[in-house]
Amino acid sequence: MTHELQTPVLSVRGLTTVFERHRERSVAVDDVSFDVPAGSSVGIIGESGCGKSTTVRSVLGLLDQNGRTVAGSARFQGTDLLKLRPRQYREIRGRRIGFVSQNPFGALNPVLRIEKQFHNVISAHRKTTKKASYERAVELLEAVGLSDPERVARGYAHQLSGGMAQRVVIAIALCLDPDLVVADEPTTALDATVQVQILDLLAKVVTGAGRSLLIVTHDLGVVAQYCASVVVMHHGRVVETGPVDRVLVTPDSPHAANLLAAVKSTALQVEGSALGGEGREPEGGGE
Ligand SMILES: Nc1ncnc2c1ncn2[C@@H]1O[C@H](COP(=O)(O)OP(=O)(O)OP(=O)(O)O)[C@@H](O)[C@H]1O
Repeated sequence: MTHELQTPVLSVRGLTTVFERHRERSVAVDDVSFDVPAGSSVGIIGESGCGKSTTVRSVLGLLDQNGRTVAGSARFQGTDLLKLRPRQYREIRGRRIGFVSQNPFGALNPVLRIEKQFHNVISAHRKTTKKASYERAVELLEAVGLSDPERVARGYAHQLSGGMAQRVVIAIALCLDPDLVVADEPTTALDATVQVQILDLLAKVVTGAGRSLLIVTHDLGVVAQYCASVVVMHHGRVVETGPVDRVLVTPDSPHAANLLAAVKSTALQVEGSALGGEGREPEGGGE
């Protein structure tokens, strides 16, 4: 499959974001451009502090008050997200773009039942009833591999393990059937074995279901296994983009080559695990 022939679901051009603190200004994201093709998965990779999270937070309108995007565009299905007012942003985020963050317990409200959190997200975007939201919650909690979805729906976040909580966050991100899911280091806070299950799940319910996935990671193994193409960042800039099976075999940039050299010792199996155009078809996973 040739990515260039597909219309991107997200097209970022010249994105430039600065942080200003105590009158000091630093450029965190500098002239960043990349595409997320429809139905495909793209990884953003680079060392800590290179601007990965700031890139996706800029695109999603989730910067804190110190951050400001000063140039560029982020066209999502034809709409430049960077030109939206906050209310219009909220319309698209949640409904057409799902977001999965690093820390599931930070994303879930500790004092609301899980079913109520589904209801709040769904009712913010469309007419629904508590019963319909509950049924949607149970359906999705089952789809993300939770074995007792009714009990989870009626419970609270503190009753969940980290992996279960991230499954709930993924289910909530999917509840309005978005076309794009953005995941920012979605497994950093989880145990190693649960990390694989969550990544397999994301690949299955996002790219496996025809949606697009943009995933931020510092782990080249994640890119090799779950992404079709990769954006390599260094000091706020994109230093290389391309299909995973090309970048991981013959990187053009010294930064991509360095990342590759660092994981060579872990016997990265590029062949057979790097995705083609559509993404790897993963196994489902229980907890
Ligand atoms: N809220 C903020 N206020 C000020 N500076 C920030 C803020 N968030 C990020 N930065 C700065 O922007 C730069 C990019 O940070 P960012 O978190 O995007 O990097 P990252 O590649 O996602 O790193 P990591 O992998 O460690 O999460 C860094 O220099 C960081 O210190």
